[in-house]
Amino acid sequence: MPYATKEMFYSLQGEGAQAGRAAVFCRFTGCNLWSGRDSDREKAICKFCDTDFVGADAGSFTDPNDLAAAAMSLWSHAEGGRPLVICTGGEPLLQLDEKLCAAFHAVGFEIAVETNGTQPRCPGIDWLCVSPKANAPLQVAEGDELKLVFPQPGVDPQRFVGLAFKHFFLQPMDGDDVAANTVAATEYCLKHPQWRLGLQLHKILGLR
Ligand SMILES: C[S@@+](CC[C@H](N)C(=O)[O-])C[C@H]1O[C@@H](n2cnc3c(N)ncnc32)[C@H](O)[C@@H]1O
Ligand SMILES: Nc1nc2[nH]cc(C(=O)O)c2c(=O)[nH]1
Ligand code: SF4
Ligand SMILES: [Mg+2]
Repeated sequence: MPYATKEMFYSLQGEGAQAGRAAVFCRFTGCNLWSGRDSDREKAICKFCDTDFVGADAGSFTDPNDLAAAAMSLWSHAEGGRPLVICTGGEPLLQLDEKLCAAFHAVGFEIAVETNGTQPRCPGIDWLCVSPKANAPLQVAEGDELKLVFPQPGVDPQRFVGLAFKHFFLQPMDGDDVAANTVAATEYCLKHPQWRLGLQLHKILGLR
């Protein structure tokens, strides 16, 4: 199966512990928790997604080296620093595999992944961000950061605090209630200092 990509772009990581760092984003098509169609949103397992991941608009790649080269071409104007590719989606772990990780490494990338935690990780990932979803079994219980969209009905953040992550972030759920959700996440972090508030910097700054 070729790797299907929705978009690739150069921006600043807007979320989590690496917020503010320049990176190439590689957004894979497709997700196991929502079809991506608005008409299916209410019956989806994950109902609050802020992303269009439908369609291989940035290409389908049979050879992982071609995908890695396309991603690196977006970094090529940058001077210094360590090249970072952030694999997201959709759900990147439906497609990212050891071969593609090897190809990213071969062109010089450090590899970060944003995942919903329902799929096993493949070897080669350098930074793993897991964002658990209500009603989806969490298969990946360790990583670099756990980033919980908050609030999610039926999800108590304390469920996750014993897991083996270096950072724990609450990210206010974007949408109609983002202002109230930001207040709620702020109050939660003030009461539970193990959690840090993470705002989506790219949305605040108008970046991609
Ligand atoms: C679009 S998802 C793609 C990666 C993966 N499927 C996942 O859910 O982690 C990227 C990040 O955006 C977060 N996210 C999605 N919709 C959001 C929303 N409405 N408000 C805040 N964060 C959101 C996800 O939880 C995840 O951390
Ligand atoms: N700038 C920027 N930072 C991001 N961090 C995670 C993103 C995602 O959609 O996974 C994202 C995104 O879409 N844009
Ligand atoms: S799991 Fe991630 S990509 Fe899939 S619908 Fe939820 S937020 Fe969107
Ligand atoms: Mg996004």
